[in-house]
Amino acid sequence: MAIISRLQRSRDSAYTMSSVLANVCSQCREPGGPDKPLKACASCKAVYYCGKECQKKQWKAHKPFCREWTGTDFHIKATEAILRLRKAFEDTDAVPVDPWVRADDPKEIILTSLPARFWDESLNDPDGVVECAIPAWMKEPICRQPGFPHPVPSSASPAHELVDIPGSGIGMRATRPITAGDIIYAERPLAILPVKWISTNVPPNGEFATYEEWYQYAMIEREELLKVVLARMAPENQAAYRALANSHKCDGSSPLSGVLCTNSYALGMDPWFDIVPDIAERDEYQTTLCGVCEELSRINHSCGPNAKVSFHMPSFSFVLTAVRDIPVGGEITVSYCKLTVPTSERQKYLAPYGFTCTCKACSSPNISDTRRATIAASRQDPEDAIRAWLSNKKLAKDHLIKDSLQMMQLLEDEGLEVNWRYKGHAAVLAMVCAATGQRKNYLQARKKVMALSMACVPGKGCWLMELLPEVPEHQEFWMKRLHARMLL
Ligand SMILES: C[S@@+](CC[C@H](N)C(=O)[O-])C[C@H]1O[C@@H](n2cnc3c(N)ncnc32)[C@H](O)[C@@H]1O
Repeated sequence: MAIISRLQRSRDSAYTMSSVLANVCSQCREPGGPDKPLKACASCKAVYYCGKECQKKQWKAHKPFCREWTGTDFHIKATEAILRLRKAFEDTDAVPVDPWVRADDPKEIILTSLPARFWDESLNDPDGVVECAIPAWMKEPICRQPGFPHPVPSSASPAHELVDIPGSGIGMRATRPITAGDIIYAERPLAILPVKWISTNVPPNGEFATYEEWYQYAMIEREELLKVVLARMAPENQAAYRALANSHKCDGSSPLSGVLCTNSYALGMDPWFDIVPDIAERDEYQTTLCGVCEELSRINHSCGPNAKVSFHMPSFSFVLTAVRDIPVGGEITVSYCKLTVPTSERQKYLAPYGFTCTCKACSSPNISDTRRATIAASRQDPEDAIRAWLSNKKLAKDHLIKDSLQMMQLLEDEGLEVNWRYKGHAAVLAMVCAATGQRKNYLQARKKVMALSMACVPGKGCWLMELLPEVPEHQEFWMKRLHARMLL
């Protein structure tokens, strides 16, 4: 795989909150929120609109659907798919407690507890059990990992607390100085589910159904699915799920879906590569998953986040890692949205979360937008850049160093150490040090790449580490441009 596409893949996971689809106006598709609550169709109560105008526009398409459903208990109607899952739950009397649905179709969603849950609770994994609604095929590669489940990684010493943060509800704060690359906290999620629920059933008005009606139908199914997933949880975990924030109270989302939309983290692709190396090419990989956590879901957003949440497959847990140093008492933040787009676009993405971001970047959009546009326009493949520099003696000796240091400074000014470009430039510096035989500087730059790459793939580091062996002499470009010595 080309390096740039690997870098971009890492970039995709730079924002960690999952964009689980929230409810939108059936006509204009704009999401609702506290300032603009959506209202259900008074007759069928199955679709939502932001106002009378949108409702009028859609009436012709909606009419047959509306007639069919008026007077029926639309919201609690369980569809076939959910009934199957519910039955599997009721039939359970096996030990361990795992209503394994023998799915004919590997893509079929099954309910399962990972690691396995036992009737005798004392046998359960001490780090907790995750209630999962996942495609059938995924269970085997997860459970076949050697030594599964590994213990949940832990911080060197307790590093966080949950506290009230004025203006943003509960949030997380550092209780000791934290260094970039440190694990702050890790946790098995309460539940893991598909980001999108694709309805397996046809809405009652079949071929006449609009996209929005299909969508609403799928949302109702998802709520039913969540009810079953919650019913399988230990009572304290159910209570923890229900206690989480819900920013989707006014948009027609059902309560459990609202909590999912507000609090879930995407698992992303990276954790799968070790256990299913060809996952990107596999037809079954159609379902992206997200998880909701008791503590990690309490972390607030910043457009210059100081931490990142990633999924660690061997322990089946989400791991929170610092991407820059955090002082005692500093709020720990992650990003809920793409960060290199302009402020107005970020605010639009954040609107369904029910707040207006007031971080440093959002407070001075003129300065920040220009810098972020420069960052977004830059693309650098570290290995290609080094090769070009090594093969072209006309390029100044400090050509790459200047460029990378400048870009890293820009990223630091914007609080974007979490961006894939930052570790890419740190890797360029490390490779220049190797090429010029600077052992100590190589190890220092490598340490920086390692810290950031651990935030992407906890415990192991991302693919960039393959370019930077621990022993400087083993680096591919070691001593290849000796006369550029001592530039750093
Ligand atoms: C995932 S929850 C975070 C925990 C939440 N603060 C709580 O009390 O449980 C997301 C919600 O937190 C609040 N929030 C997150 N980041 C915020 C920020 N930067 N400013 C204001 N509110 C924020 C919003 O209400 C949002 O819907």
